[in-house]
Amino acid sequence: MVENSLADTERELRPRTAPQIALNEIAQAIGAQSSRDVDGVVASGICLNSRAIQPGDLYAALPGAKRHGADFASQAVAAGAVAILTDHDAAARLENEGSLPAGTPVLVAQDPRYAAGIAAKFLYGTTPDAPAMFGVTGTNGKTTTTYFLRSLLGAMGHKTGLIGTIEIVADEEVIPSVLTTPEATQLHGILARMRESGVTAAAMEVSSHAIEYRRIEGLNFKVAGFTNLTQDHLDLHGTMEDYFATKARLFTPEFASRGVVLIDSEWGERLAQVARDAGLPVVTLSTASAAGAVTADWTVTAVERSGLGHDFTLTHRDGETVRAHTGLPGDFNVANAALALTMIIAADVMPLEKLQQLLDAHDPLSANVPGRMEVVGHAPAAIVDFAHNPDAMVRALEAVRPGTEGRVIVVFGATGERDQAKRPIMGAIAARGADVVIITDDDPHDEDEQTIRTAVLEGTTNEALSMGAAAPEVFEIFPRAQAIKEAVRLATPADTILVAGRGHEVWQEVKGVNLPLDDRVELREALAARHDGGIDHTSVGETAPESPDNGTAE
Ligand SMILES: CC(=O)N[C@H]1[C@@H](OP(=O)(O)OP(=O)(O)OC[C@H]2O[C@@H](n3ccc(=O)[nH]c3=O)[C@H](O)[C@@H]2O)O[C@H](CO)[C@@H](O)[C@@H]1O[C@H](C)C(=O)N[C@@H](C)C(=O)N[C@H](CCC(=O)O)C(=O)O
Ligand SMILES: Nc1ncnc2c1ncn2[C@@H]1O[C@H](COP(=O)(O)OP(=O)(O)OP(=O)(O)O)[C@@H](O)[C@H]1O
Repeated sequence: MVENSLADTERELRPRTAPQIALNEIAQAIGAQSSRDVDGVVASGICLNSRAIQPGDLYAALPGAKRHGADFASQAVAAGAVAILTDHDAAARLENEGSLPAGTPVLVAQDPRYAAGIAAKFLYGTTPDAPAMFGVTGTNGKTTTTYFLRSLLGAMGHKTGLIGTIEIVADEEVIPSVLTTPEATQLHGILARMRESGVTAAAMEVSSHAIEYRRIEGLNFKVAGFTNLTQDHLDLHGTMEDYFATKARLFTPEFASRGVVLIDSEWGERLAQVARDAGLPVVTLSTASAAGAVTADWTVTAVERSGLGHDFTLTHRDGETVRAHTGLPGDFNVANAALALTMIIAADVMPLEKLQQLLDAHDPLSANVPGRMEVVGHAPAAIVDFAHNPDAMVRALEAVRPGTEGRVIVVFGATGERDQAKRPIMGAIAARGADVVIITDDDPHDEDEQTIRTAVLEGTTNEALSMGAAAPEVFEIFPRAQAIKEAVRLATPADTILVAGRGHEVWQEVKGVNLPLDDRVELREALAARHDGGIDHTSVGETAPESPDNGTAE
């Protein structure tokens, strides 16, 4: 079952017409040595997972954190791989073990992870401008900014592509997404598929995992954009310095032709400098809220609330201006919209006057972004957002406060296994930003749910203790669907419910099992039940959650 689905997924990330490339040409392109004569051997794809191999593939057997891909080389060959690409040690081991069918060619590269990306580039024929690539990195805002970019590119007349957390889109075709940034071998395949569909420009999220695991090898972005850097993924990077250094690798001429850096934070200022030092042309951007001593190339000015979103002006240091609007709630969406717009301006493909006409005519920066400040209901206002790290949590809570006459009720949890340090921090942020805090489960993965909730709860209760009368009410309620129901039950029409952390996600992973769970569906159903009259309007404080499973802590 799993084998099938992985192979099926892999097929969707390839061109419909497979290339036929001589293995010795690939070996030459990556500077690999071959264990035997490969004349006449042809590869039609490349894959780094034995379980996703398509017949005719070159299997890239990579050293991993848990296993070495060479352990699965014979499975890959059994599935149809025509050759193996790996490192010296693994190649020697395979030779000694004699586990491969006689005659299977093994290409040997010093760094097979790097070589796999370059081989994929060669095999699928990736070139820098077909499609023109706009890459976005940063802790938060990547998905939103890429949706804005795609919308802008579409308004400009491009056939567009999108690669990111929610989905991969090649013109009209939508392919489900597994990773935020797919593997290098898949990325080059996706770009080939986009070319088949006539896609001329694409927006792509670049996660820090992708940079660390060399998934962007062989790509060159027309423009790379940076949103921000705040605490997340320290399980992978160890320190913020390392996290920063990883992000900075995207902003070098190897991977980009130009960078647009939001310099609202010190990390942004540093990145602009580091990128320039690396020889990359950099355009800087700052939002009005953080206007300080630094003068950016473009500054966001005249920000005004407009419906749920904002109107704003982008002003160049030379005085040129562009007026824009985003319909998405939250100051941070002004930053995301301004970044997308500045990336288009930096690409230097359209006069500002023409761009202004497109902005006025199409409102491209109001594109719907699934699970990002997605408004699911009114009175009480009910919003689902993907905020799942400290900074995003602060921003999401700040975004809902101004429009809320009553109380802000937040429902959230923390993911299992990943960055554990952020749990109490997010708990404390919720205490400061909400009037009612409901702590529940996110994706526990293999970890004990209670342990995760306790860590979050500790942050909330400790913070609440120091807040005196301003302390929020705090509940621990699970499972998540029940927590959402309780939030709706507790809310008055003047309140806002923010369900944070899972956004567009439709599965909750509990100990290897994917349980169907969509916050938007749960919230809509709970609101519908309430509007049907099935709701108890008992005021907060007079009631405790009903489920016998649920604890309450204040
Ligand atoms: C932590 C992380 O990113 N790990 C990546 C890393 O895995 P690893 O080094 O542990 O690999 P391993 O399990 O030891 O296996 C070694 C090799 O054997 C291969 N293998 C393994 C088993 C098998 O049966 N057959 C087989 O061929 C694997 O494909 C791999 O190439 O290298 C693998 C490919 O070589 C990646 O697939 C894997 O990403 C996994 C799938 C993953 O879940 N990554 C997530 C955390 C991720 O990348 N997330 C970011 C977004 C993060 C965010 O913003 O929240 C993303 O871009 O999606
Ligand atoms: N520019 C921003 N600054 C801070 N927080 C933001 C910003 N943009 C969005 N957010 C918050 O972060 C959440 C995730 O936004 P988005 O999906 O656009 O970012 P992302 O970088 O793609 O996140 P991830 O990599 O975790 O998928 C949003 O739901 C919102 O709460």
